[in-house]
Amino acid sequence: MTVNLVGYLVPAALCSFLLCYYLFYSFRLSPLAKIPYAHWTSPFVPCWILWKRYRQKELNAAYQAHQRLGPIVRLGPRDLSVSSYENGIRTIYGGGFDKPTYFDFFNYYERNNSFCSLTRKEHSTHRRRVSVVYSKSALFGSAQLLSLTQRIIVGRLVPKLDEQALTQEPIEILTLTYALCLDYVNAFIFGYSSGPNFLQTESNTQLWLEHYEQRYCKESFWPQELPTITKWLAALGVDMLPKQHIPSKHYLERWMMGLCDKANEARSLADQGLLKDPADIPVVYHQVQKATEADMNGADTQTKKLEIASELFDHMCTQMTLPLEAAILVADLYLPLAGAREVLGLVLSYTLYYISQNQQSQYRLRSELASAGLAITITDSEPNPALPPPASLDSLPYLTAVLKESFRMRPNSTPLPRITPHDRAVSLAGIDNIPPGTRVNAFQWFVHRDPRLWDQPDTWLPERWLQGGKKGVDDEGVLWAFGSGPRMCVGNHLTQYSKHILRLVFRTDTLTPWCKVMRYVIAVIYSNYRTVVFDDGSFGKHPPGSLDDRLMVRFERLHA
Ligand code: HEM
Repeated sequence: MTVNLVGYLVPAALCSFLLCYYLFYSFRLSPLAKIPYAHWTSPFVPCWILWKRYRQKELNAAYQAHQRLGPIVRLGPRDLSVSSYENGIRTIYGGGFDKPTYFDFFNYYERNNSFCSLTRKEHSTHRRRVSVVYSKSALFGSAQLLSLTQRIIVGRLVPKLDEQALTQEPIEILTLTYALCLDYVNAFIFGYSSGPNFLQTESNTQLWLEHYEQRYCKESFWPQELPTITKWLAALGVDMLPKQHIPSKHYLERWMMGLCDKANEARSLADQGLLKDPADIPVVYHQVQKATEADMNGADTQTKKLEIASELFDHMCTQMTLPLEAAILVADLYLPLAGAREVLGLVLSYTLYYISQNQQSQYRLRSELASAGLAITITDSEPNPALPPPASLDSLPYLTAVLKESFRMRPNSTPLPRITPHDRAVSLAGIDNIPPGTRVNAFQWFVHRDPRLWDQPDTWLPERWLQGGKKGVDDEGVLWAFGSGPRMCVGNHLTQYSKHILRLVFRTDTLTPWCKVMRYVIAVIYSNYRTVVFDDGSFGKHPPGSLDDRLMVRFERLHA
């Protein structure tokens, strides 16, 4: 009997002691103990934040916690959220902290790429392979880029808008801009003729988007947040991802491999001097192929092929795959987001929508273009006018203000978690000694919608940029749309990790082809159309960018 009692009591006492010690450690002794916690359970179990993430409410939860508790909060035992830029975000992202396994989900063909490589060393290998094609001089001097911009915007987009204008029916512009941006980005990567043509084949766009939705489904929470448990469950025959996930993943991977094969043929033709149209040169494909061949000298052809395709999938898709818990504050409602969508198309769509809501803004854009001699008027007698050179549109202050304001409002906000360095403690948002291996995250929303920095933060007001942009709390710019540091969106200069990175982020709109395409799209549309929002009652009811989100706009032709 005594033996039995001891047999129970000793382990029970030991467990209680360990539990008490763990609680005491978590609340009092841990170097993270001084950080305010978002929920009373946060210091010792991650359940609260995992539940929020599972329900895609992390942004809401973290935002509210920051409102109550300040610029740094503890979401889980070793999981922090940071909202201040200067001594928080800049240190984390500018310092190139490594990524957690959360990003493994973004490998393709079981090969890593720039976005999903976790360590700084591996990332720089991938990134070196591509950065040269996205440099300022490469983009500005690119005959291929100008030619394909002309062909896609004037050759594909305008006829579609004209068709719509004739019927006077409104058009759903999210699907339109997804198609446009998929065509554009892929034409730059693979060459115009090797790229897709979603703009002229609407049913393909829908099918593609549905596969995309399945690939990046909300159940990706499991492999991203709980990879080990997910693997164990899979070993026991329980798959946490929906049935359609794998077929959709394969569909997209086959589709991407098809583009690579076509670009490879185009590259051979280019090598033989047989490719006449500069728009057909597969600029990015060619560079990545060359660099991968050089880096992976000893590897077999198939491995290299998959490595190249994974990197390019990443370019095509990182603009898409950032798992957007995007722009969720709609009329003070907090909505979950059902899936991950394409960020360039999303920003462009909402930009057009904002402009369409504001006739004064259209008038201003039109007069600015006309008085600078940059109106791109398309008429029956001049159906294919030459586009002005890329730099000319950058000089238009109101167009620039419209873009900045739209980037401020969207694409908030994707989780971009990082891990503090394994070899040292760091200081963040005024808290010293944050231990190695701590997960840290910031949302763009925190800096783009901070009411201390912006008047009417939830209102689209391009004019604010003509008056200096911010409230004047400090002289720091606060746009962080493309991230910062070595993992900043690939089109931005690696050298721009300076103290004033935020301001520089927005000088990058002159550098990236996607800001460029936005300028051209806006210039072409507002030189030729008046746009009016068509209210079908659905606006603001669905998470921005979800398959249910609909932005209806009517296009009216200004000239015959
Ligand atoms: C509105 C347009 C876009 C926005 C706002 C945007 C924003 C971002 C952000 C916030 C990141 C993550 C930075 C980080 O992890 O800290 C990123 C990474 C990336 N973006 Fe973009 N992006 C846009 C368009 C594109 C497009 C069109 C491409 C296609 C070439 C692209 C390619 C990439 C790549 C490859 C990365 C990963 C870079 C790396 O980890 O080294 N993005 N982008």
